[in-house]
Amino acid sequence: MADFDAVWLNAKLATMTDNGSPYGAIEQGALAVKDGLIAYAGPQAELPPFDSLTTPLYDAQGQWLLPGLIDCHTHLLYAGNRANEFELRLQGASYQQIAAAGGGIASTVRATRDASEEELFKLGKDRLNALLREGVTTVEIKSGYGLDLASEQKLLEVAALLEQHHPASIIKTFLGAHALPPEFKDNADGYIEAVCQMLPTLQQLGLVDAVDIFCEGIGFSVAQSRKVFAAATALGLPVKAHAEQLSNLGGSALVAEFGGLSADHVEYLDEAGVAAMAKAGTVAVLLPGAYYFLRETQLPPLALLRQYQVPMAVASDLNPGTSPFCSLQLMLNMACTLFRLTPEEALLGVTRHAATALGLKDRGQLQAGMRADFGCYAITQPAELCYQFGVSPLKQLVIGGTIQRF
Ligand SMILES: O=C(O)CC[C@@H]1NC(=O)NC1=O
Ligand SMILES: [Fe+3]
Repeated sequence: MADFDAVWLNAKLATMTDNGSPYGAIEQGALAVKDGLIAYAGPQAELPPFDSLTTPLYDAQGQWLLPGLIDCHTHLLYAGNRANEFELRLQGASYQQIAAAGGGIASTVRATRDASEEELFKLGKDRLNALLREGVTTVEIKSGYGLDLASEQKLLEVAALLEQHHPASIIKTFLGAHALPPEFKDNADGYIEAVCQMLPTLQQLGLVDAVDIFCEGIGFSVAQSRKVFAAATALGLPVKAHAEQLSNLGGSALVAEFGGLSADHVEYLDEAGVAAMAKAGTVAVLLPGAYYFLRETQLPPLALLRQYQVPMAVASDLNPGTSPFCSLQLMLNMACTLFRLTPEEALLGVTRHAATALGLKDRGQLQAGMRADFGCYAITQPAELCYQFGVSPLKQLVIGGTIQRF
Protein backbone atom coordinates (compact mmCIF):
# COMPACT_ATOMS: atom_id res chain seq x y z
CA MET A 1 0.00 0.00 0.00
CA ALA A 2 1.31 3.46 -0.96
CA ASP A 3 1.70 5.92 1.91
CA PHE A 4 0.31 9.33 0.84
CA ASP A 5 -0.30 12.50 2.92
CA ALA A 6 -3.25 13.47 0.71
CA VAL A 7 -4.84 12.55 -2.62
CA TRP A 8 -6.78 14.62 -5.18
CA LEU A 9 -9.27 12.57 -7.27
CA ASN A 10 -11.53 13.25 -10.29
CA ALA A 11 -9.12 15.88 -11.62
CA LYS A 12 -8.14 17.04 -15.07
CA LEU A 13 -4.35 17.44 -14.93
CA ALA A 14 -2.53 20.04 -17.03
CA THR A 15 0.81 18.48 -16.18
CA MET A 16 2.75 20.79 -18.57
CA THR A 17 5.02 17.79 -19.19
CA ASP A 18 6.00 16.71 -22.70
CA ASN A 19 3.67 13.65 -22.75
CA GLY A 20 2.34 14.15 -26.27
CA SER A 21 -0.92 15.82 -25.22
CA PRO A 22 -1.54 19.57 -25.35
CA TYR A 23 -0.74 20.98 -21.89
CA GLY A 24 0.43 17.45 -20.97
CA ALA A 25 -3.25 16.92 -20.23
CA ILE A 26 -4.59 13.84 -18.42
CA GLU A 27 -8.39 13.98 -18.37
CA GLN A 28 -9.29 11.42 -15.65
CA GLY A 29 -6.41 12.16 -13.40
CA ALA A 30 -5.34 11.90 -9.78
CA LEU A 31 -2.54 13.53 -7.83
CA ALA A 32 -1.00 12.28 -4.57
CA VAL A 33 1.29 14.18 -2.20
CA LYS A 34 3.92 12.91 0.25
CA ASP A 35 6.32 15.00 2.36
CA GLY A 36 5.71 18.16 0.33
CA LEU A 37 6.40 16.48 -3.01
CA ILE A 38 4.20 15.07 -5.74
CA ALA A 39 4.18 11.28 -5.18
CA TYR A 40 1.90 10.52 -8.14
CA ALA A 41 0.36 12.53 -10.97
CA GLY A 42 -1.35 10.48 -13.68
CA PRO A 43 -4.41 8.52 -14.70
CA GLN A 44 -6.65 7.82 -11.71
CA ALA A 45 -7.00 4.24 -12.93
CA GLU A 46 -3.27 3.74 -12.38
CA LEU A 47 -3.09 5.38 -8.93
CA PRO A 48 -1.23 2.96 -6.65
CA PRO A 49 -3.46 1.37 -3.94
CA PHE A 50 -3.53 3.38 -0.70
CA ASP A 51 -5.54 3.43 2.53
CA SER A 52 -8.50 5.63 1.52
CA LEU A 53 -9.91 5.41 5.05
CA THR A 54 -6.99 7.21 6.68
CA THR A 55 -5.66 9.34 3.79
CA PRO A 56 -7.25 12.83 3.35
CA LEU A 57 -9.09 12.83 0.01
CA TYR A 58 -10.07 15.85 -2.10
CA ASP A 59 -12.59 15.61 -4.92
CA ALA A 60 -11.51 17.98 -7.71
CA GLN A 61 -14.96 17.49 -9.28
CA GLY A 62 -13.55 17.52 -12.80
CA GLN A 63 -11.71 20.82 -12.30
CA TRP A 64 -8.22 21.46 -13.68
CA LEU A 65 -5.02 21.15 -11.66
CA LEU A 66 -2.01 23.13 -12.94
CA PRO A 67 1.50 23.47 -11.55
CA GLY A 68 2.03 26.42 -9.23
CA LEU A 69 2.54 29.43 -11.51
CA ILE A 70 6.00 31.02 -11.62
CA ASP A 71 6.59 34.77 -12.17
CA CYS A 72 10.24 34.65 -13.28
CA HIS A 73 10.85 38.40 -13.74
CA THR A 74 9.65 41.03 -11.24
CA HIS A 75 10.94 44.27 -9.71
CA LEU A 76 8.34 43.73 -6.99
CA LEU A 77 10.20 45.61 -4.22
CA TYR A 78 9.98 49.36 -4.79
CA ALA A 79 8.50 52.41 -3.11
CA GLY A 80 6.57 55.28 -4.63
CA ASN A 81 4.95 55.32 -8.04
CA ARG A 82 5.45 57.03 -11.39
CA ALA A 83 1.90 58.05 -12.30
CA ASN A 84 3.24 61.56 -13.00
CA GLU A 85 5.51 60.15 -15.70
CA PHE A 86 2.57 58.20 -17.06
CA GLU A 87 0.85 61.55 -17.61
CA LEU A 88 4.01 62.99 -19.24
CA ARG A 89 4.27 60.06 -21.62
CA LEU A 90 0.61 60.46 -22.56
CA GLN A 91 1.51 64.06 -23.43
CA GLY A 92 4.24 62.78 -25.75
CA ALA A 93 7.40 62.45 -23.66
CA SER A 94 9.33 59.23 -24.29
CA TYR A 95 10.57 56.81 -21.63
CA GLN A 96 14.11 57.71 -22.67
CA GLN A 97 13.48 61.48 -22.45
CA ILE A 98 12.04 61.15 -18.96
CA ALA A 99 15.03 59.04 -17.86
CA ALA A 100 17.43 61.63 -19.34
CA ALA A 101 15.65 64.35 -17.36
CA GLY A 102 16.32 62.54 -14.06
CA GLY A 103 13.03 60.68 -13.87
CA GLY A 104 12.48 57.02 -14.57
CA ILE A 105 14.41 54.49 -12.53
CA ALA A 106 16.25 57.29 -10.67
CA SER A 107 12.93 58.57 -9.39
CA THR A 108 12.05 55.18 -7.90
CA VAL A 109 15.58 54.85 -6.50
CA ARG A 110 15.08 58.04 -4.47
CA ALA A 111 11.76 56.79 -3.07
CA THR A 112 13.10 53.30 -2.35
CA ARG A 113 16.27 54.53 -0.62
CA ASP A 114 14.02 56.61 1.67
CA ALA A 115 11.67 53.69 2.45
CA SER A 116 12.23 51.55 5.56
CA GLU A 117 12.57 47.75 5.50
CA GLU A 118 9.15 47.57 7.20
CA GLU A 119 7.52 49.70 4.50
CA LEU A 120 9.12 47.66 1.74
CA PHE A 121 8.15 44.38 3.44
CA LYS A 122 4.49 45.47 3.61
CA LEU A 123 4.50 46.59 -0.04
CA GLY A 124 6.12 43.31 -1.07
CA LYS A 125 3.73 41.18 0.98
CA ASP A 126 0.66 42.87 -0.52
CA ARG A 127 2.00 42.33 -4.05
CA LEU A 128 2.89 38.67 -3.35
CA ASN A 129 -0.60 38.10 -1.95
CA ALA A 130 -2.15 39.48 -5.14
CA LEU A 131 -0.06 37.05 -7.19
CA LEU A 132 -0.84 34.19 -4.78
CA ARG A 133 -4.56 34.70 -5.38
CA GLU A 134 -3.92 33.89 -9.06
CA GLY A 135 -2.02 30.69 -8.19
CA VAL A 136 1.53 32.08 -8.33
CA THR A 137 3.71 30.04 -5.96
CA THR A 138 7.25 31.09 -7.02
CA VAL A 139 8.29 34.72 -7.60
CA GLU A 140 11.64 36.16 -8.69
CA ILE A 141 12.38 39.47 -6.99
CA LYS A 142 15.11 41.73 -8.36
CA SER A 143 16.99 44.41 -6.48
CA GLY A 144 17.94 47.42 -8.62
CA TYR A 145 16.23 50.36 -6.95
CA GLY A 146 18.96 50.88 -4.39
CA LEU A 147 22.12 51.37 -6.52
CA ASP A 148 24.48 51.48 -3.55
CA LEU A 149 25.60 48.58 -1.36
CA ALA A 150 23.50 49.44 1.69
CA SER A 151 20.32 50.03 -0.32
CA GLU A 152 20.77 46.99 -2.57
CA GLN A 153 21.41 44.91 0.54
CA LYS A 154 18.25 46.35 2.14
CA LEU A 155 16.15 45.24 -0.84
CA LEU A 156 17.63 41.75 -0.95
CA GLU A 157 17.22 41.36 2.84
CA VAL A 158 13.53 42.28 2.53
CA ALA A 159 13.22 39.69 -0.24
CA ALA A 160 14.82 37.15 2.11
CA LEU A 161 12.38 38.14 4.89
CA LEU A 162 9.48 37.64 2.51
CA GLU A 163 10.86 34.18 1.70
CA GLN A 164 10.80 33.37 5.42
CA HIS A 165 7.37 34.80 6.20
CA HIS A 166 5.36 34.30 3.01
CA PRO A 167 4.23 30.94 1.56
CA ALA A 168 5.53 31.76 -1.92
CA SER A 169 9.05 30.70 -2.89
CA ILE A 170 11.27 33.74 -3.56
CA ILE A 171 14.25 33.84 -5.93
CA LYS A 172 16.56 36.81 -5.27
CA THR A 173 18.26 38.45 -8.27
CA PHE A 174 20.87 41.17 -7.88
CA LEU A 175 20.28 43.96 -10.41
CA GLY A 176 22.73 46.55 -9.12
CA ALA A 177 23.49 47.38 -12.77
CA HIS A 178 19.97 48.68 -13.38
CA ALA A 179 20.78 52.38 -13.84
CA LEU A 180 23.51 54.93 -13.03
CA PRO A 181 23.08 56.39 -9.52
CA PRO A 182 23.63 60.15 -9.02
CA GLU A 183 26.87 59.47 -7.13
CA PHE A 184 28.37 58.07 -10.34
CA LYS A 185 26.95 60.60 -12.82
CA ASP A 186 28.89 60.38 -16.13
CA ASN A 187 31.02 57.59 -14.65
CA ALA A 188 29.38 54.36 -15.76
CA ASP A 189 32.63 52.41 -15.75
CA GLY A 190 33.28 53.49 -12.18
CA TYR A 191 29.81 52.37 -11.15
CA ILE A 192 30.20 49.00 -12.87
CA GLU A 193 33.38 48.51 -10.82
CA ALA A 194 31.40 49.36 -7.68
CA VAL A 195 28.67 46.86 -8.69
CA CYS A 196 31.29 44.13 -9.13
CA GLN A 197 32.63 44.94 -5.65
CA MET A 198 29.13 44.66 -4.10
CA LEU A 199 28.73 41.10 -5.33
CA PRO A 200 31.03 39.16 -2.92
CA THR A 201 29.52 40.87 0.12
CA LEU A 202 25.94 40.21 -0.96
CA GLN A 203 26.71 36.62 -1.94
CA GLN A 204 28.42 35.91 1.40
CA LEU A 205 25.23 37.14 3.11
CA GLY A 206 23.28 34.55 1.10
CA LEU A 207 21.31 37.27 -0.64
CA VAL A 208 21.97 36.46 -4.30
CA ASP A 209 20.56 33.60 -6.39
CA ALA A 210 21.33 35.18 -9.80
CA VAL A 211 22.74 38.37 -11.32
CA ASP A 212 20.94 40.55 -13.89
CA ILE A 213 21.89 43.70 -15.83
CA PHE A 214 20.07 46.28 -17.96
CA CYS A 215 22.04 45.98 -21.22
CA GLU A 216 20.64 48.86 -23.26
CA GLY A 217 21.50 52.28 -24.70
CA ILE A 218 19.97 53.95 -21.62
CA GLY A 219 21.46 51.23 -19.43
CA PHE A 220 24.87 49.59 -19.68
CA SER A 221 26.98 48.49 -22.65
CA VAL A 222 27.90 44.95 -23.63
CA ALA A 223 31.46 45.58 -22.42
CA GLN A 224 30.19 46.77 -19.03
CA SER A 225 27.74 43.86 -18.88
CA ARG A 226 30.59 41.47 -19.60
CA LYS A 227 32.47 42.77 -16.54
CA VAL A 228 29.48 42.15 -14.27
CA PHE A 229 28.92 38.70 -15.78
CA ALA A 230 32.59 37.82 -15.28
CA ALA A 231 32.40 38.87 -11.62
CA ALA A 232 29.18 36.85 -11.13
CA THR A 233 30.61 33.79 -12.87
CA ALA A 234 33.76 33.96 -10.73
CA LEU A 235 31.47 33.64 -7.70
CA GLY A 236 29.53 30.75 -9.26
CA LEU A 237 26.40 32.85 -9.73
CA PRO A 238 24.18 32.40 -12.82
CA VAL A 239 23.49 35.42 -15.04
CA LYS A 240 20.64 36.90 -17.06
CA ALA A 241 19.98 40.25 -18.72
CA HIS A 242 17.36 42.76 -19.74
CA ALA A 243 18.42 42.57 -23.38
CA GLU A 244 17.25 43.89 -26.77
CA GLN A 245 14.37 45.74 -25.13
CA LEU A 246 14.68 49.03 -27.05
CA SER A 247 17.54 48.27 -29.46
CA ASN A 248 19.95 45.48 -30.41
CA LEU A 249 23.28 45.73 -28.58
CA GLY A 250 23.91 41.98 -28.58
CA GLY A 251 23.08 41.52 -24.90
CA SER A 252 21.20 38.25 -25.52
CA ALA A 253 24.21 36.76 -27.30
CA LEU A 254 26.36 37.82 -24.34
CA VAL A 255 24.06 35.96 -21.94
CA ALA A 256 24.32 32.90 -24.18
CA GLU A 257 28.12 33.24 -24.26
CA PHE A 258 28.10 32.96 -20.44
CA GLY A 259 25.63 30.06 -20.55
CA GLY A 260 23.20 32.39 -18.82
CA LEU A 261 19.69 31.56 -17.64
CA SER A 262 17.66 34.02 -19.70
CA ALA A 263 17.54 37.05 -21.94
CA ASP A 264 14.52 39.16 -21.06
CA HIS A 265 12.34 41.48 -23.17
CA VAL A 266 14.11 40.54 -26.51
CA GLU A 267 11.84 42.64 -28.75
CA TYR A 268 14.88 43.58 -30.88
CA LEU A 269 16.55 40.15 -30.82
CA ASP A 270 17.99 39.02 -34.18
CA GLU A 271 18.63 35.56 -35.65
CA ALA A 272 22.25 35.47 -34.51
CA GLY A 273 21.08 36.09 -30.97
CA VAL A 274 18.32 33.47 -31.23
CA ALA A 275 20.80 30.90 -32.56
CA ALA A 276 23.24 31.65 -29.74
CA MET A 277 20.46 31.30 -27.14
CA ALA A 278 19.29 28.02 -28.68
CA LYS A 279 22.83 26.61 -28.53
CA ALA A 280 23.30 27.70 -24.91
CA GLY A 281 19.84 26.66 -23.66
CA THR A 282 19.12 30.27 -22.65
CA VAL A 283 15.42 31.05 -22.12
CA ALA A 284 13.70 34.01 -23.83
CA VAL A 285 11.60 35.76 -21.17
CA LEU A 286 8.78 37.68 -22.83
CA LEU A 287 7.44 40.70 -20.96
CA PRO A 288 4.22 41.81 -22.69
CA GLY A 289 3.30 44.22 -19.90
CA ALA A 290 6.27 46.49 -20.71
CA TYR A 291 5.63 46.15 -24.45
CA TYR A 292 2.00 47.19 -23.89
CA PHE A 293 2.67 50.01 -21.41
CA LEU A 294 5.44 51.55 -23.53
CA ARG A 295 3.22 51.12 -26.59
CA GLU A 296 6.06 49.29 -28.29
CA THR A 297 5.60 48.24 -31.90
CA GLN A 298 8.54 45.88 -32.35
CA LEU A 299 7.38 42.32 -31.53
CA PRO A 300 9.87 39.73 -30.24
CA PRO A 301 10.98 37.37 -33.07
CA LEU A 302 8.40 34.67 -32.26
CA ALA A 303 8.87 32.74 -35.53
CA LEU A 304 12.64 32.53 -35.02
CA LEU A 305 12.27 31.54 -31.36
CA ARG A 306 9.92 28.75 -32.41
CA GLN A 307 12.12 27.71 -35.34
CA TYR A 308 15.18 27.40 -33.08
CA GLN A 309 13.07 25.90 -30.26
CA VAL A 310 14.21 28.49 -27.72
CA PRO A 311 12.09 28.02 -24.58
CA MET A 312 9.83 31.05 -24.05
CA ALA A 313 8.83 32.19 -20.59
CA VAL A 314 6.23 34.87 -19.80
CA ALA A 315 6.51 37.17 -16.77
CA SER A 316 4.97 40.32 -15.30
CA ASP A 317 8.10 42.54 -15.14
CA LEU A 318 6.16 44.20 -12.30
CA ASN A 319 7.80 47.63 -11.88
CA PRO A 320 6.57 51.21 -11.50
CA GLY A 321 7.99 52.50 -14.77
CA THR A 322 7.22 50.14 -17.62
CA SER A 323 4.91 47.42 -16.28
CA PRO A 324 2.92 48.51 -13.23
CA PHE A 325 0.84 45.33 -13.39
CA CYS A 326 0.76 42.95 -10.43
CA SER A 327 -0.86 40.11 -12.32
CA LEU A 328 0.56 37.08 -14.10
CA GLN A 329 -2.86 36.16 -15.43
CA LEU A 330 -3.08 39.49 -17.26
CA MET A 331 0.31 38.66 -18.81
CA LEU A 332 -1.06 35.35 -20.08
CA ASN A 333 -3.76 37.24 -21.95
CA MET A 334 -1.29 39.85 -23.29
CA ALA A 335 1.18 37.13 -24.35
CA CYS A 336 -1.56 35.63 -26.53
CA THR A 337 -3.35 38.80 -27.63
CA LEU A 338 -0.28 41.01 -28.27
CA PHE A 339 2.49 38.48 -28.97
CA ARG A 340 0.28 35.80 -30.59
CA LEU A 341 1.52 33.00 -28.36
CA THR A 342 -0.82 30.03 -28.22
CA PRO A 343 -2.44 29.48 -24.82
CA GLU A 344 -0.32 26.36 -24.41
CA GLU A 345 2.88 28.33 -25.13
CA ALA A 346 1.80 31.04 -22.70
CA LEU A 347 1.02 28.53 -19.92
CA LEU A 348 4.34 26.74 -20.53
CA GLY A 349 5.81 30.25 -20.16
CA VAL A 350 4.57 30.61 -16.59
CA THR A 351 5.30 27.03 -15.54
CA ARG A 352 7.95 24.75 -17.06
CA HIS A 353 9.90 27.39 -19.01
CA ALA A 354 9.68 29.94 -16.20
CA ALA A 355 11.28 27.36 -13.89
CA THR A 356 14.09 26.90 -16.42
CA ALA A 357 14.58 30.68 -16.63
CA LEU A 358 15.27 30.60 -12.87
CA GLY A 359 17.47 27.52 -13.00
CA LEU A 360 14.89 25.50 -11.03
CA LYS A 361 14.45 21.80 -11.81
CA ASP A 362 12.05 20.91 -8.96
CA ARG A 363 8.90 22.68 -10.12
CA GLY A 364 6.86 23.91 -13.06
CA GLN A 365 5.31 20.51 -13.94
CA LEU A 366 2.93 18.03 -12.28
CA GLN A 367 5.38 15.16 -12.10
CA ALA A 368 6.38 12.72 -9.34
CA GLY A 369 9.34 14.03 -7.38
CA MET A 370 8.62 17.69 -8.03
CA ARG A 371 7.44 20.16 -5.38
CA ALA A 372 3.75 19.74 -4.57
CA ASP A 373 2.95 23.29 -5.72
CA PHE A 374 -0.32 23.29 -7.66
CA GLY A 375 -3.60 25.10 -8.11
CA CYS A 376 -7.13 23.81 -8.70
CA TYR A 377 -9.07 25.99 -11.15
CA ALA A 378 -12.78 26.09 -11.96
CA ILE A 379 -12.22 26.18 -15.72
CA THR A 380 -13.45 23.96 -18.52
CA GLN A 381 -10.12 24.14 -20.42
CA PRO A 382 -6.63 25.52 -19.65
CA ALA A 383 -6.95 28.22 -22.35
CA GLU A 384 -9.52 29.95 -20.13
CA LEU A 385 -6.64 31.19 -17.95
CA CYS A 386 -5.31 33.14 -20.97
CA TYR A 387 -8.73 34.16 -22.28
CA GLN A 388 -10.48 35.80 -19.34
CA PHE A 389 -9.20 38.23 -16.69
CA GLY A 390 -10.54 39.83 -13.53
CA VAL A 391 -12.21 37.00 -11.62
CA SER A 392 -9.63 34.44 -10.54
CA PRO A 393 -10.91 30.90 -11.18
CA LEU A 394 -8.48 29.57 -8.55
CA LYS A 395 -10.41 27.42 -6.05
CA GLN A 396 -7.57 25.84 -4.08
CA LEU A 397 -3.81 26.45 -3.86
CA VAL A 398 -1.28 23.96 -2.51
CA ILE A 399 2.33 24.95 -1.76
CA GLY A 400 4.81 22.30 -0.69
CA GLY A 401 1.87 19.95 -0.10
CA THR A 402 0.10 22.38 2.25
CA ILE A 403 -3.32 23.77 1.34
CA GLN A 404 -3.18 27.59 1.54
CA ARG A 405 -5.84 29.46 3.52
CA PHE A 406 -6.41 33.00 2.20
O1 LIG B 1 11.38 52.06 -15.29
C1 LIG B 1 11.69 51.30 -14.35
O2 LIG B 1 11.55 51.58 -13.13
C2 LIG B 1 12.24 49.92 -14.66
C3 LIG B 1 12.06 49.56 -16.10
C4 LIG B 1 12.51 48.16 -16.34
N1 LIG B 1 13.86 47.98 -16.02
C5 LIG B 1 14.55 47.68 -17.12
O3 LIG B 1 15.73 47.45 -17.13
N2 LIG B 1 13.73 47.59 -18.18
C6 LIG B 1 12.49 47.84 -17.80
O4 LIG B 1 11.50 47.83 -18.49
FE1 LIG C 1 12.52 44.19 -15.84
